[in-house]
Amino acid sequence: MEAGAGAGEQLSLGAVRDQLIREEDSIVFALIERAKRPRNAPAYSSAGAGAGVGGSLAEFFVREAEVLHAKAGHYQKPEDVPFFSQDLPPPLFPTKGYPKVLHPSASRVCVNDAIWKMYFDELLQLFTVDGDDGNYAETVALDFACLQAISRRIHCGKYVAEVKFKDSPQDYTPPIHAKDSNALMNLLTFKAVEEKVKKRVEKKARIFGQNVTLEEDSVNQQGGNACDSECKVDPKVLSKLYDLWVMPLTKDVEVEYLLRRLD
Ligand SMILES: O=C(O)C(=O)C[C@]1(C(=O)O)C=C[C@@H](O)C=C1
Repeated sequence: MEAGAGAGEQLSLGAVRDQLIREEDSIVFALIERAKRPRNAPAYSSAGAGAGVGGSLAEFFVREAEVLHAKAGHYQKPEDVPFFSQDLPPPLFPTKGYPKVLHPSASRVCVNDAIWKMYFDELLQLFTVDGDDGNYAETVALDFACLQAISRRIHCGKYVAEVKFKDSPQDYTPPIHAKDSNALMNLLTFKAVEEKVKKRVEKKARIFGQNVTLEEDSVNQQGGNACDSECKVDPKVLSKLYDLWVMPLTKDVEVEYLLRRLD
């Protein structure tokens, strides 16, 4: 969480939501970047893996990239969660500590397996065109950026849950003691907020993904909407991503965090 949102003692729902809004930009841009390349299916198959490499190029790349990131000091914050956490090395450079505003069990909350499955089994097919241009290394680097951005946003749910608990401990304590996940899910759900989030990410995809030209009569740069078929990523894919996966998984993170909040 950035300074000002989660850094101070007064973590507020408004500040955490502002951070979630900022994370949307990272997700939209990461998808736009990945959409430059076609699907490139061989990057996801273990069939062509070199000697000593068990999985696909995508898995190899993420594992190796996370080792480098960990050495550089990444994964110290509760929202930065690696996909392959086993045996990650410690940072080789000094890292600046972050304010401990969450319950210590926050570090055990992780939904990256579900994010991994969703990304490769469902999402990729929705925003990349069928094809193979051979740029596999670049492709998996772009996948890694998408995965990181999505994971970070979803694990910010730990802060959302902490604020909600602090704001109304009297509402959250009974279902936490009763381990009632459904009651917690109902308490933390705001349908009206979810509708706005979906509309906003769709609009961001429409604005960030349009082609910018210098032609005077360009409708798009005068505030009009780019035609969705001309956008680099179909804006509807963004609202679907949030509706079906990002917000539900954020809420799963919130519930998992709350269930441990009084341990
Ligand atoms: O803003 C909140 O209150 C959240 O919990 C975050 C979020 C989301 O993922 O965007 C999730 C659940 C709510 O129903 C609304 C939005």
